[in-house]
Amino acid sequence: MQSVLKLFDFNLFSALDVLLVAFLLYQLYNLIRGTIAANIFIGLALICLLYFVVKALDMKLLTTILGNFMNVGIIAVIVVFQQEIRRFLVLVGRNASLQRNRAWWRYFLGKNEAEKDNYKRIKPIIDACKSMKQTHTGALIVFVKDYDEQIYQTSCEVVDAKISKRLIEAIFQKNGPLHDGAVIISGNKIKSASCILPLTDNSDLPAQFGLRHRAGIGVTEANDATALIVSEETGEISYAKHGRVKMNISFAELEKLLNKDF
Ligand SMILES: Nc1ncnc2c1ncn2[C@@H]1O[C@H](COP(=O)(O)OP(=O)(O)OP(=O)(O)O)[C@@H](O)[C@H]1O
Repeated sequence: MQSVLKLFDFNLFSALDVLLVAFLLYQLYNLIRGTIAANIFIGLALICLLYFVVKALDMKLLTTILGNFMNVGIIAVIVVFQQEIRRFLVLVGRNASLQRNRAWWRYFLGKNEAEKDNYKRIKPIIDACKSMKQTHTGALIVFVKDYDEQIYQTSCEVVDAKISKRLIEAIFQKNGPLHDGAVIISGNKIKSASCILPLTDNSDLPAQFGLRHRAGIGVTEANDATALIVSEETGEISYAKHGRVKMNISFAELEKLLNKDF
């Protein structure tokens, strides 16, 4: 009974504490929404909630069982969510870095200057997509802010070249030796080509999505990356981020998305 009363021993800092925890949980949920990890997260959250309820109600047996589970739970959480934790830490680190934070550049340079600068990088990619859409050339382009050689170089051909429309078209040309797999772009460079990416195991995707789309979605689930997919079958352009995909997007929309994410 005493612990029930303690629950109501509430002050301003307790409210702030609850609000901050809710905010953190919301951010975490946003990071993993639409991925398999979301279901695990909901399951763990329910077990935590149950633990606090049975503890407050002084139900000893259940408290002990769930308490033991919670003691090893933190290790389980680190193992299960290692990709998400990694992504979260990269996100925090990147946002703390003034040099890489475009919002700061926009503040100092003015929004228009920064956007004009970014448009120079994006234009060749959009132009290449326009022509690949017309010729029904399948393509998968992944954008990463922090290129992690350990992840991408093992299965890829290193390119390390300036972004250009003709180079992108040449890579994805059907008979070319590098057309299979994904191109990785980071900063101002095409870093690598012909990369084998992890496939998503999301079972709610449209039936027409084959390996190219599944690889494009998969890479955004496991890494801080976005992916652009040109369908060989239909010429349609899709865009994946955080494991979710927008289908059949227009070039104006693609420009907006790349401007925001790349
Ligand atoms: N794990 C992978 N990582 C990167 N690319 C892959 C991977 N698996 C397959 N691909 C690419 O996808 C191509 C096969 O695409 P598939 O036809 O299965 O995809 P799709 O999603 O139906 O796309 P499309 O509409 O272009 O046919 C392969 O030729 C290869 O280039």
